[in-house]
Amino acid sequence: MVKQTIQIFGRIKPTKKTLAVYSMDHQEETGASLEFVIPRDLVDGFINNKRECYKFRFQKVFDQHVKQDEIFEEIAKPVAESVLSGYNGTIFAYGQTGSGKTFTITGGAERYSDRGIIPRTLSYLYERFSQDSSMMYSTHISYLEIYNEVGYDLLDSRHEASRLEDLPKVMIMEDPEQNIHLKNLSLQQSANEEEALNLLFLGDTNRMIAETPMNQASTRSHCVFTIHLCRREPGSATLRRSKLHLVDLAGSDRVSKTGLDGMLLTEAKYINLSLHYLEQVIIALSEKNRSHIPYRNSMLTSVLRDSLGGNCMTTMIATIAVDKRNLDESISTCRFAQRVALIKNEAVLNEELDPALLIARLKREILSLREELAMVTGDQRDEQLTAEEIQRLDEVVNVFLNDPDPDVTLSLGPDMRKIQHCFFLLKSMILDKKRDKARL
Ligand SMILES: Nc1ncnc2c1ncn2[C@@H]1O[C@H](COP(=O)(O)OP(=O)(O)OP(=O)(O)O)[C@@H](O)[C@H]1O
Repeated sequence: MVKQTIQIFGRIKPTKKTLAVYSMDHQEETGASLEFVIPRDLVDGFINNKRECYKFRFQKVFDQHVKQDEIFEEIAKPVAESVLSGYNGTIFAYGQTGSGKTFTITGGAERYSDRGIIPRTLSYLYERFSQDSSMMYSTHISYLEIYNEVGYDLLDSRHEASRLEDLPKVMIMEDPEQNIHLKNLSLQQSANEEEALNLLFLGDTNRMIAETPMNQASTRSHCVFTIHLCRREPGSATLRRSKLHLVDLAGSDRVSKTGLDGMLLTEAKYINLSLHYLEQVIIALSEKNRSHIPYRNSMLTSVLRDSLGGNCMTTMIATIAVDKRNLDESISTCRFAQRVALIKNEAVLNEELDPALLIARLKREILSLREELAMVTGDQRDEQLTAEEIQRLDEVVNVFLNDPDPDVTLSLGPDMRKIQHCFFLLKSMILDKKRDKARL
């Protein structure tokens, strides 16, 4: 078991504005820090009585110039490595609308080098499979969208043809061991990188896109791309199953700021509500001695239950826009990250036995034990008792029952078939006697 607190990273979105309101520091012992300094004249038209300096700690903060390959190397690769070893992993991006969550998790469409964590992780995993001929790997993909508290399968083949509401809804089922199962969420096998990327593309095409005044192509839903991995040594009955959730959360903006109405306001309320429940879970987890964690309040927290305070190695990326107008949202994102950093997870190696291989192995074992037993007893006991053997046993049982000596024994040798036959005879005799008695 690996006990680990959730790792938190910050990523600053590039901005054209030159006014620097933040500074970064990195020290070996304490990790990185991100500081916002708000000069008094920054709050236009008002006297700024608020604090001027806000400092937050992260594992590492990536400044504006940092490219996608470095983000993958530093954040996603270690998680992918532990997933390869059989641990569950989650990487989730949290931040306000337009701060770069989708860019970080999925990537930008303009340049190949803008590929985000999902395509790079897929590429890395398939490369690792091909390098390791001592193991057999199989991969399945699922892609869940949570929109207004309802789950949809982004890989459902009917998605493009139907309206969102017409699609089967993904339901949460809980088994007696309180494990979560998602009904109606398809698991698609992907034999190679190309197939996996096609699934990602299909899912992204199906994502619910709506426009808000803040972002021309804002994603108003939570998306969970999951890579399900199964690893086995050829011939071994032991397999390791692990899951990697790559999560792009909806924008964390406060409703009042976004200036929305109608349907978009309903969406924003749902987003706020589910992020509020996420925060509630995170607060509960970071408090000592809290026994009840309110995972069941929302679909997002139910789906991410293992990732938050459970069997998972979890990493959060706080995406931060440092423009002047976004400062309060950035500070609230960093505050959220500080709470997340307190959560302790316990990741266990997900090892299990393949039932089909186990049965085959047990059958082989039974056969060899039978052969061993036959060698010891000198008897072959595979076949049924012969008619002669049965007749002989009937005689032996009769002699035994009719012998007046109370200490007489029935000697049958170590053959279970003969012992069972004698018990069967005795039982039918007793039943006959009972029936005769009842008739009298
Ligand atoms: N690090 C970055 N480098 C270059 N461009 C970026 C970066 N981060 C974000 N962008 C650009 O900023 C815009 C908004 O980013 P993105 O769509 O990823 O935001 P988001 O946080 O996912 O928003 P939403 O909450 O609406 O989903 C996009 O055009 C994206 O390409």
